[in-house]
Amino acid sequence: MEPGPPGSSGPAEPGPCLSGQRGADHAASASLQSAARTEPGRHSLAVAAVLPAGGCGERMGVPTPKQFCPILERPLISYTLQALERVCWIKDIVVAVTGENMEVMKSIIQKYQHERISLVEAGVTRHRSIFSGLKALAEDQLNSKLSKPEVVIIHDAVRPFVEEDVLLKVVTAAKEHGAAGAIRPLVSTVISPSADGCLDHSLERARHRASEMPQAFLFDVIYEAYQQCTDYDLEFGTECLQLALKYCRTKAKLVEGSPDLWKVTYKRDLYAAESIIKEIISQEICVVMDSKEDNKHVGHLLEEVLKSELNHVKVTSEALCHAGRHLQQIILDQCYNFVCVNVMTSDFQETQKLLSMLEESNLSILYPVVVVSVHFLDFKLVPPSQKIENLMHIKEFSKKVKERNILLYGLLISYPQDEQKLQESLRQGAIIIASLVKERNSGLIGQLLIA
Ligand SMILES: Nc1ccn([C@@H]2O[C@H](COP(=O)(O)OP(=O)(O)OP(=O)(O)O)[C@@H](O)[C@H]2O)c(=O)n1
Ligand SMILES: O=C(CO)[C@H](O)[C@H](O)COP(=O)(O)O
Repeated sequence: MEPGPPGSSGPAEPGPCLSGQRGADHAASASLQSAARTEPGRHSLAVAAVLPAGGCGERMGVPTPKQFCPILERPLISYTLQALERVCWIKDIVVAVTGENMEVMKSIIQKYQHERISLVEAGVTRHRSIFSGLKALAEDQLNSKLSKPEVVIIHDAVRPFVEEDVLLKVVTAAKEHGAAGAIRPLVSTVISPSADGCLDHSLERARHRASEMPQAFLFDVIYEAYQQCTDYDLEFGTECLQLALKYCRTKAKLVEGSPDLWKVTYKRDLYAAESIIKEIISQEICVVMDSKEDNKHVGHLLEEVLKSELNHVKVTSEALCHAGRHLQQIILDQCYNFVCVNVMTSDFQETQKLLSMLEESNLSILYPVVVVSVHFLDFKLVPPSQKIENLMHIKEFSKKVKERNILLYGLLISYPQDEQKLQESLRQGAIIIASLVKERNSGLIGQLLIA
């Protein structure tokens, strides 16, 4: 089999992958993509995915089903869809939702511009929801734009951090073995209680694994298994791999998954997911300045201090000139944090230019973009009170851009003549910027902070 074209293993649109490319198996990716290509005369491996999303999230203990709970104001399921649809070799994604939530789901698809999604009605149990998705993919469905895939991935809608490499591994293994699923080492030991509530026996932890998602199957295997299984299986079963074993004698290949594959189940899992997402989108900060010498000088000083204060963050700088071509590239490359440098001025001309560029791009559709409008003022020459009226305009700007998911904050940094004092205020400013970027607190937008 020929390898895929160079660079073809990069993420497809839209948006960055939350899970990134950590540890991606590029060789396998190239070979699967080659198999998945649909050039005439070439064998193509058709892969689809079914996402059960019809649960009510009882264990979460909130009225909204957990798949629709917001993380940074975007429903959890949208993150999972994004992780799957960026994998270009998955042709169709079938999502099972309850009739009650069908319209909500349609509006999520529209708002976040998800593609290749089909909706089916969920069942009263997870297995029934999955079966409903499989039926939609089976060939015998009338009026369906879907076609039967060779391999189908099954993935819970509430596991947003699924990486391309694990999808690839389960699909490749399913093609060979008929079924495959991701596993993780057990965190706790599994024990069996007896009827009187006492310990009957405990399992040897090292010999057992937790079954996670994604799983993948030859479509004919899993569809046959679901068609044959009993009402009891559909009502109480929790393991698709077991159905393939029981009804098709297909022994699933088990694939080691990453810790991020865990299922959002309890309220605390939403907080954990939010922290992971915030960390991923805070990896890069771009310092933007105009081409005036003074601005460039101060901008670069701030860039250096940010670099030394934030070891793990990539800090770059860019000018707002040349029709912003370089800056546009940075936006296209999905940098979600900008610091706009203004020296001895309280107007927002430069910041507004940057905001217009961001508004024109689609960058903030999926994640909130942070913009810190930094104003360097010599507080001895110009007391901040003199500039405050002008600076207060940030409130209106921030309100307006918040509608586009851009979080605008103001920061006054003291700009003394004394070099040592300047370094200290730059350091203070960098700490505030780091915290704004990390926290993405929408309650603080339009505020003027002072370093
Ligand atoms: N009738 C159901 C029940 C569950 N699911 C989906 O199966 C996945 C995993 O199930 P689980 O974590 O158990 O979700 P819930 O059933 O919603 O949660 P809980 O058990 O706490 O009620 C979720 O994406 C969930 O929406 C489904 O499609 N149809
Ligand atoms: O991990 C899984 C598969 O092996 C499933 O996500 C899990 O078993 C689903 O069960 P439930 O909906 O009861 O949590």
